[in-house]
Amino acid sequence: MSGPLVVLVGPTGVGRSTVGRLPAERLGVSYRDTDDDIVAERGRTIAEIFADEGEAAFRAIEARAVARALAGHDGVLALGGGAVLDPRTRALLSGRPVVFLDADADAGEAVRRIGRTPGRPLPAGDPHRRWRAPAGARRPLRTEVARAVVDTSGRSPVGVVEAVPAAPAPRGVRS
Ligand SMILES: Nc1ncnc2c1ncn2[C@@H]1O[C@H](COP(=O)(O)OP(=O)(O)OP(=O)(O)O)[C@@H](O)[C@H]1O
Ligand SMILES: O=C(O)C1=C[C@@H](O)[C@@H](O)[C@H](O)C1
Ligand SMILES: [Mg+2]
Repeated sequence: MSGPLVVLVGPTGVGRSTVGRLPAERLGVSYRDTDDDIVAERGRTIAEIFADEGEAAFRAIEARAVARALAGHDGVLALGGGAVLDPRTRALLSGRPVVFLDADADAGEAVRRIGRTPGRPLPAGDPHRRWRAPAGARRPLRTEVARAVVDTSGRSPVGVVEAVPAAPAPRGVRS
């Protein structure tokens, strides 16, 4: 199957953009992020789309953006944090080299990371409600689509890249 060399999924703030750009540079392929595609396509920020059209509309836009990127990109692809919520997206990810970047369950590290980069529509406010709950609820969906799971806690971005298997292992194998 042609398509992205690696597809990164994970909760917001886990480091998909930071981590994804490193192998893209090293392998000389391009990095693509469906959140960026959506912003470019709509000419508005994700926060504006959420505020003006609502989450359901955003998810429909996102599902189309993911399908286009899977069909048209052969480098490193990062998906938005909620992309796995869509069952059509999960079906499209079947057979793809999906890597789930996970973070500590107590949300501490990822929430600290998010705090360093403001401007995200999710999560804002209480870290438990806005990060930990969706991260926990979405974990089974991410595990379902992933061929490899890498725990980013306590790892530098380079350390995370090094923990990603060269050819992502069969489903369920953890680093
Ligand atoms: N392994 C890491 N260790 C420490 N800090 C990290 C790590 N990975 C990323 N960061 C930092 O955490 C913040 C969030 O990273 P990044 O923007 O890559 O996350 P993301 O998953 O792409 O989030 P978003 O939901 O906004 O797309 C950034 O400030 C980044 O520099
Ligand atoms: O976790 C989420 O639901 C989101 C994560 C981001 O990547 C964006 O796609 C958007 O802010 C929604
Ligand atoms: Mg990102």
